[in-house]
Amino acid sequence: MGLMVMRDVTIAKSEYVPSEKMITKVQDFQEDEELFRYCTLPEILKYVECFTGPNVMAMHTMLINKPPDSGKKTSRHPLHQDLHYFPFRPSNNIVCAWTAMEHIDRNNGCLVVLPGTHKGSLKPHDYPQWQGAVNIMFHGIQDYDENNTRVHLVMEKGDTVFFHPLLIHGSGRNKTQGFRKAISCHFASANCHYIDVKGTSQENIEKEVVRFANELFKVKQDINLKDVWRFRARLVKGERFNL
Ligand SMILES: CC(C)CC(=O)SCCNC(=O)CCNC(=O)[C@H](O)C(C)(C)COP(=O)(O)OP(=O)(O)OC[C@H]1O[C@@H](n2cnc3c(N)ncnc32)[C@H](O)[C@@H]1OP(=O)(O)O
Ligand SMILES: O=C(O)CCC(=O)C(=O)O
Repeated sequence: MGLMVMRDVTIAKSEYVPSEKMITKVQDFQEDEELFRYCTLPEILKYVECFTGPNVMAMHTMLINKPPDSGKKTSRHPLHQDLHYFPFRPSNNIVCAWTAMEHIDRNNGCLVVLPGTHKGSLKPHDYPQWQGAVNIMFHGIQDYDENNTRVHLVMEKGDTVFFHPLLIHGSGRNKTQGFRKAISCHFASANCHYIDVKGTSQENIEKEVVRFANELFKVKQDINLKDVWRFRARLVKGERFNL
C-alpha cells in the first residue's frame, strides 16, 4: 500500500487541474520515512505521552493541503468528533497533534473548536445537509448545540494543538488563493483495545471504509473497521501491545 491521496470533490470531478494543486490530502505516513518523521519528533511526543503513556502508536496521519474554495464551499470540514472514525478505546488515551505549516486564520480556513465538548459522549454522524457537494467520508454531527461557544484557532507556522478525539471541531472555507497546509497525527496508547462498532452509531462509517478498502485493494476476505486500522497503525515507541 502507498500513500493515500485525496482530492477535493470539486477537483476530483473537474476535467484538468495541474500538479500539486489537485492534492487535497496525503494520508498514511507509515509508508514514507520522511513524512513519518513528524510522528517521532520529541517536541510532539513530549506532550503526546502525557495522554498515551510510553507505548505510542501512530494511528492516522495526514498532510492537509486545503485548496482555495471553488465557490461551492467544499473546502469546509463539517463539525465532527474524530472518535467517530476510530474503533479503539479508551478515548482518553488517544490524542491528535495538528501543526500549522503556515499562518492560519479564518481567511484560509482555520480549525474551529467547541470548547468543553470533549467531556461529552460520541454523537451520531452523517453527511451534512449542505447544498452542493460534500467530500466522501466527511461526516458531520447533525445536532450540536448551536449556542455552544466556537473558538477559531489562529495559528502561526509551527504552532501545534493537541486535542481529545471527542472534541467537536471542523474547519471553515479557504477564501484565499493559497493552499492552506497543516500536518497531523492521531496517536493512541498501544494498550488501547479495538471494539466492534456493529450496532453503534459508527456502523455507517465502517460500511463506507470497508467498501472503499475492498474497491481499492481488492480484498478477498471479509474485513471490518478494526482490520483497516490494524493494518495502517505503526508503532512510534515502546511496545505494540493491543493495537
Ligand atoms: C480523524 C480523521 C479520520 C478525520 C478525517 O479525516 S475525516 C475525513 C476522512 N476521510 C477522508 O479523508 C477521505 C479520504 N479520501 C480518500 O482517501 C480518497 O478520496 C478515496 C475516498 C479513497 C477515493 O480515492 P480514489 O478511489 O483513488 O479516488 P479516484 O480519484 O479514483 O475517484 C473515485 C471516484 O470517487 C470520486 N471522488 C474522488 N474524491 C472524491 C471526494 N473527495 N468526494 C467525492 N467524490 C470523490 C471521483 O470523482 C470518482 O468518481 P467516479 O468518476 O467513479 O464517478
Ligand atoms: O485541517 C482541517 O481543515 C480539519 C481537519 C480535521 O478536522 C480532521 O481531519 O479531523
